[in-house]
This record gives sequence, C-alpha cells and structure tokens, in this order.
Amino acid sequence: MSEPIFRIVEIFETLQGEGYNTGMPSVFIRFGKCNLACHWCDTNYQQFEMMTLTQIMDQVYDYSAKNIIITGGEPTIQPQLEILLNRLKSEGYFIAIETNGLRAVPEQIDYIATSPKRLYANAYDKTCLSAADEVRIVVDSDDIFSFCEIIEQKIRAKRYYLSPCEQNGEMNILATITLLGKLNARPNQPHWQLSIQTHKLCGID
Ligand SMILES: C[S@@+](CC[C@H](N)C(=O)[O-])C[C@H]1O[C@@H](n2cnc3c(N)ncnc32)[C@H](O)[C@@H]1O
Ligand SMILES: Nc1nc2[nH]cc(C(=O)O)c2c(=O)[nH]1
Ligand code: SF4
Ligand SMILES: [Mg+2]
Repeated sequence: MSEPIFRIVEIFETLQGEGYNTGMPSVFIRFGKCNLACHWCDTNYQQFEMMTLTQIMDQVYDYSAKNIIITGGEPTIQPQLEILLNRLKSEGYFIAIETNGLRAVPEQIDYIATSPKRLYANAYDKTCLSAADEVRIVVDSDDIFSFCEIIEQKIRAKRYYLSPCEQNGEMNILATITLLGKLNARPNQPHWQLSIQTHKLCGID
C-alpha cells in the first residue's frame, strides 16, 4: 500500500504561545486547508505541500520537544489524520490540538484547545465539541459576550480564555479586558482569563 500523504504548511519547534500551556516547548505540525475562513486569520493555510508520513516523522525527530501541537488550518478535516496520530502516540509523544471545534477530535489527542468562532456562530448551533481542556475565544467584536455565554453552555472546559484579535500588529487588549470584567461579574459562572499570543509579543514563531 502507498504511504499516507498529508497537506503540510509547516513543521517547526517553538514555545506554545497561547493558553494554559504558554511557554511549553512544542513541535507544531500545521496542516493546510480549513472549513472556515476567518477574515482576520493570521495563518496562510492555503499554501501547503504534500508530505508523506515518513517525511513528517523525520522532521519531528529533528526536534527535541515531546509535546506535539497539531494545528492548521483545521486539523480535524485532514484525511488519514489518525494514521499520523497513531504513529506519534506509539513513539511516546504527547499530542495537543488547536481546533475551531466544529468537528470531532480523534481519541489519540491528549489535550484539546478549541477556539470557536463568533463569525460562524450559526455553525455551532448545529454540532460542535461538547468538552475541551480549554476554550479560547478571539475578541473580534465588542459584541462577543452572548457568544461566550452560548459556548459556555455547549462546551464544558477546564479553562475559558478570551484572546485579543491581532490585526496588522495591533491587539485589542483593552476591549478584551473590558469583556473579561463583564463575564467575570456574573455570579456562579465560569471564570474567564486572558490569553495573549505571547509569541507575537516576543517576535518568535
Ligand atoms: C490559526 S488557528 C488554527 C487552528 C484552528 N483552525 C482554530 O482556529 O482554532 C490557531 C489559533 O490562532 C488563533 N488566531 C488566528 N488568527 C488570530 C488573530 N488574528 N488574532 C488572534 N488569534 C488568532 C485562532 O483563534 C486559534 O486559537
Ligand atoms: N508560538 C505559537 N504558539 C501557538 N499556539 C497556537 C498556534 C497556532 O497557530 O495554532 C501558535 C503559533 O502559531 N505559534
Ligand atoms: S478556523 Fe482557524 S485556521 Fe480556519 S480561518 Fe479561522 S482561525 Fe484560521
Ligand atoms: Mg498561530
């Protein structure tokens, strides 16, 4: 049988820049294509090359981090993803995923970070993840409060974050903090925290 082949934008080693695991040395495997098209997306997910399982693993072996972050584009839409995940698992890697949360996450994944998109709120009415380790919502509008409340109901998570939206090098941090204050003023509701894309502040990948 021929080797499985994957759409790869890039494979690189850096620190996780976002969320609870910020600062953790990680190998990022970034896949091409997405089932959404957020206009502020910071990733050129349409520009990818095809790589075989062997080529991907050879590059992963070049790095020292044992935490793999599967991202994209959207990793959950990748054909034959489970073959790659099984291989990574059998070699002892811890596998985290960054996903928009519209598709099921394979069972081999050890840590789920999901970032539901207000721009596509209707899609989350139909089907989305019901649980995750962390939810990270990008503040791309001052009007995101009710979407956060909807997502709290739909996705049970250990941690909830708001993330400033970065556009042309600017981050709307003050608007994000204002919204955090509003969310956290509600009694008996999940606590929301700030997640900044720290890698952009540091000037690293
Ligand atoms: C490029 S996405 C890929 C994974 C998946 N498609 C998703 O959206 O979660 C990785 C992370 O970057 C975030 N992101 C992308 N563009 C951003 C921007 N301009 N500002 C802030 N966060 C951004 C996404 O919300 C997501 O948390
Ligand atoms: N340093 C760093 N941390 C990240 N966390 C999630 C990222 C992503 O693009 O999925 C990302 C990224 O692109 N770089
Ligand atoms: S879902 Fe993720 S990869 Fe897809 S366009 Fe939105 S931010 Fe970019
Ligand atoms: Mg990124």
